[in-house]
Formats: sequence, structure tokens, C-alpha cells
Amino acid sequence: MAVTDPILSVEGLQTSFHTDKETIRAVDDVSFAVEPGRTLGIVGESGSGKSVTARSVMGLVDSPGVVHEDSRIRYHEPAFVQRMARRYPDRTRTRARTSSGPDPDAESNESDGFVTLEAFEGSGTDVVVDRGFVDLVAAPEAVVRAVRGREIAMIFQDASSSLNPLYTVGNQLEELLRTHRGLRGQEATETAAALLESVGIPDPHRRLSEYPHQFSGGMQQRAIIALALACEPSVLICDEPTTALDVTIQAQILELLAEIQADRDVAIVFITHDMGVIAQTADRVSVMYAGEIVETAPVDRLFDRPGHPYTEGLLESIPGITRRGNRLATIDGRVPTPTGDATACRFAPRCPKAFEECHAVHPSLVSVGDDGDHRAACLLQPTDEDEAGRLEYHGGESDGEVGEDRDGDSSEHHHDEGGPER
Ligand SMILES: Nc1ncnc2c1ncn2[C@@H]1O[C@H](COP(=O)(O)OP(=O)(O)OP(=O)(O)O)[C@@H](O)[C@H]1O
Ligand code: NI
Repeated sequence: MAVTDPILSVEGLQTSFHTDKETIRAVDDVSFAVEPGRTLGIVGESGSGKSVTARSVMGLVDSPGVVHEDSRIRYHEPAFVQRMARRYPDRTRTRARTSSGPDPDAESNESDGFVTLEAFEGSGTDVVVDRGFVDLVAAPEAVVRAVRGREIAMIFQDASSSLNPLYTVGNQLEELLRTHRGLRGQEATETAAALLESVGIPDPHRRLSEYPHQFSGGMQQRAIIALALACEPSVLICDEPTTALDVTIQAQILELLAEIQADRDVAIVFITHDMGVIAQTADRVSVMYAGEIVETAPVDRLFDRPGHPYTEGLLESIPGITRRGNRLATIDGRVPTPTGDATACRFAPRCPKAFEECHAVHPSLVSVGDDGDHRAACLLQPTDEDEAGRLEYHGGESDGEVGEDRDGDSSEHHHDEGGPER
């Protein structure tokens, strides 16, 4: 597997909650990917859809939520893909691309496959997989269960629910090691102690026999991380893992996660509303607003040259004392609940830079500058030079004609300010 291949990729994820009154599009066409050893930050205010995105990946969306069947959630770990290809040969299909195997199309079964092989040798129950993926939306529940917690682990936003107050920390770790890794007795105890030690909990043997309430907040969070790591997952999703902790402990936990990542090459999806935390953790950032990703870029790039006014607002809120709050210091109002199709920019009602068009056109993600790795969904982003030049000719905000040639296809509309201002 090449270094740049993702271990987890999500494309066009849509998760809706259907109620009597309305359909809430909590996640509305979200795409992202994360590579081994890298951290993708997902940032946005309360209600932007971060947790529902994470729970969708885990196959844990609460009723009445539904992940749309056209969504793609792909897990690319070759050993797991190989296991599934051998277990479900009838539901395994092949894709030409870089295949080194025999005639790739010969064995294709396009109808209800959920395992896709891209580079492999042999076939059927002897197949050796170098590259491919399992589609978790199409996969049977048994496969999703095999992934959840073992291949992709999650630290939940509501940390208190992650530890059971009635059992010792040791019981909880050993139970996981028994059910998922088949470890028992002394071996399980030693492995549990080693796990506690690896997350920086001193005197691990004694702490195994203690109950969660005997741990401080920071030590509880370390124990929760130990539980998440017990099955040696390839991907760790952290949903606001430090929000409840004070600043010093928060910094220690972030450092711990970085060490774990360096040791284990685990891919991390780090969810937070705090741009300061993003700066410390992420390699790449996706900014979410009302169910959509409105900007995505490598972290330095996003901080240097934000391409979306919402990102600018989040960045301006960093030095404030709103760290634990979910409201932005610099932008009034709050995230709307997305119901129905997006027919306009969902941020426009709060946007200091919104113009008429923003209330009528739904912006799609376009490159910021000529960097294909940096994309923003904002009409302020010109999409190519000609167009930018033409719009410049039309002048600035005072130009009454600006709206007139913009009533057609939304994806081709731009505004003239030549990129973000700060
Ligand atoms: N069980 C549910 N039923 C109906 N709507 C829900 C449900 N769970 C989440 N939602 C809606 O989905 C949207 C996204 O919620 P989500 O919890 O993902 O936000 P978030 O970005 O994680 O916010 P926070 O920072 O507060 O955790 C919200 O509008 C919320 O009301
Ligand atoms: Ni959340």
C-alpha cells in the first residue's frame, strides 16, 4: 500500500433523521479521507454534523437516522479486505486499475458486492490482497460489527458513558481483550496493565483494580483511550476528547494521542469545535457547517489563507475565551438545522460577506487559488482566471448588475472579490 493511500475514505455521505414533521439532513454530501499515521481534523460549531458523521462511519446512527444507501464509507486495510474477500467470495468484485492479478474482470460480481479488490493475486478463498476496500454502507451488519471497535475505534463525545462505573477499569479492559482478542487470565491482565502504562497511567497493576470514580478526569480519559486501543485499531475517531478537561490536562492528552499515533501509525479523525486544538493536532482540516464541508485544506494552508468566511470566523474565535462554548465570538447566531435540499449557502444568513446571490445559489467546493488540495464552497472563490477577470470588470459590491447573469446553473457562479479578505 502506498503511503498516500487512505485507510478510510468517505464519499458523498448523507445521513438524515426522518421525523413526522421534517427531514433533518444532519450530514449532507460529506467526503473526506485519512491516511495511516495522519490526522484529519473536522471542525465546526455545535450542530454542524460532526458527531453524526463519526457515528455514521461507526454504523451507530441512532434511530430515526438513516445513512443514505448511495453514501460510500470505505475501509482500505489490506489484511481486513483480504479476510472479507475470502469469507465472502460471492460478494467480492474486482476493479482493473493497478491489478496484478489474473484477468480482473473475469470474477466480477457487480450486483451486490461490498468487497472490491484493486491489486491482488489468486482468487476465491486463496486470494492475497495488496490493495482494495470494504464498503461499510453495503456490507452486512456482521462485517460492520467486525470493523467497529476493532478496526475503527471511537472515543465518544460523552466520555462518561465510555466507562462503566460498576466495574473496575481492569474488568473492562480484560473483557474487551477476551471478546476481541481471545486473551484470558494472566495474559489478559498483563496486556491490560501494559495498555494502561502505554497511555501514561502510573502504577498500572494497582489501577486495574480501581473503579472509574477513583480516577481523575485526565486519568479517566487516558483509560478511555486505552480501551479504544485495546484492539489495535487502524483508525481512531476522537469526538471532542478533551472538551471536558482543563487546559493543562487537555495538552497532555493531545500529546499522548500524538505519541500513540507515532508508535502505531494509526490514522486519527479528530473532531472538535476548537481551531486551537486543530492547530495542535491536525495535518489536514475539513470545516463543517450545517451538514456540509465548506472548506478543506492542509492545516497550515487553512490557517494562512482561509477560503471561506466561516473558517475566518472560526479562526478569529481562537484567542477568545469561548474555548468551551459552542458559540462564535465573532459571528452572531447559530448553526441552522438543515432541512430539505440546500438551495442557497447555509452560512449566508450569518455571513458578513454575503451578497444577494449567496441566498439563491448553493455553492459547491471549488479550488482556492490553483491549489487543488485546498477547496472551499463559497461564491467568493473565482473558479478560473477568465471568469475572475470578467467578474472583476463588473466591479465591486456597488455593481447593480452582479446578480443579473447568475440565475442559471449554480456551480458556475462566482463573485468578483478575488479571494478571501481578512
Ligand atoms: N437522534 C437525532 N434525531 C434528530 N436529529 C438529530 C439526532 N442526532 C443529531 N441530530 C441533528 O443532527 C445535527 C447534527 O448534530 P451533531 O450531533 O452531529 O452535531 P455536532 O457537530 O456533533 O455538534 P456538537 O459540537 O454539539 O457535538 C443537529 O441538527 C442535530 O439536531
Ligand atoms: Ni458532536
